[in-house]
Amino acid sequence: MTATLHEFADAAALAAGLADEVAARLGSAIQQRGSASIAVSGGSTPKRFFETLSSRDIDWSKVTVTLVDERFVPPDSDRSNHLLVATHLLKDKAAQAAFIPLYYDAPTIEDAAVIATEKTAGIGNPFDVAILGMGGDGHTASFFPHGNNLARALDLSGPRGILTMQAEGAGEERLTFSFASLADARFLVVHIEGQGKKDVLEQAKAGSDETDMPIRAVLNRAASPVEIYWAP
Ligand SMILES: O=C(O)[C@H](O)[C@@H](O)[C@H](O)[C@H](O)COP(=O)(O)O
Repeated sequence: MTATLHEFADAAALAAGLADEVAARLGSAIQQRGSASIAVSGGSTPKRFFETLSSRDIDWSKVTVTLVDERFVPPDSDRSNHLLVATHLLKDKAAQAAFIPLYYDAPTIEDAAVIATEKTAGIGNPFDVAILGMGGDGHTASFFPHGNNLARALDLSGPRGILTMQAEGAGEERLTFSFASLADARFLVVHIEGQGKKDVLEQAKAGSDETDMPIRAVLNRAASPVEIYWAP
């Protein structure tokens, strides 16, 4: 698929540029279909974008927010993506949005994945917006290099929904939407900052082994055009 690079002068311009486009996409989804859905990533990069987006003037009461992936930790953990989104996005005007978590206090992470799949089944068919991050190891969502469930997670013929993932680079166990759930988002974004991440992306483009660099699945096989939002 095609990947388009949108380059910004600095982190503030990147956050504003991406927030403008995402707000426009959500607004037009509401206009056309009466509601909008967005799946966002955790990590350090999205904070400024979340803060900027939270004050954008759209009908947030018609927007459902969920996570591309989550750590198997409760929402009061400082490792929780739910906490990150609650703190930086679900406030100001965006406090009106609905939020569907991926973490559930279930006996096993597999049980939590089943619950998360049920809870999110009504949205994201396809998502109006999916914002992916990328790690320095070429992971995206919780598609980690050599992850125990990577082949299933990247199988585009597999079902929509949430899978579990364990990997050396992941820290705690993870819950992640499958690639099939994200690859056809109407607006599919890879949101990255810094020359180091741009170099990782170039490295990913130069090869084809998805087990080593799962971001390659997004670059090469996503059904939707991939929009790369980047600033140095
Ligand atoms: O951390 C998470 O929740 C996501 O699983 C992960 O895919 C993230 O988007 C990248 O690791 C980038 O993280 P940084 O923005 O911190 O570099």
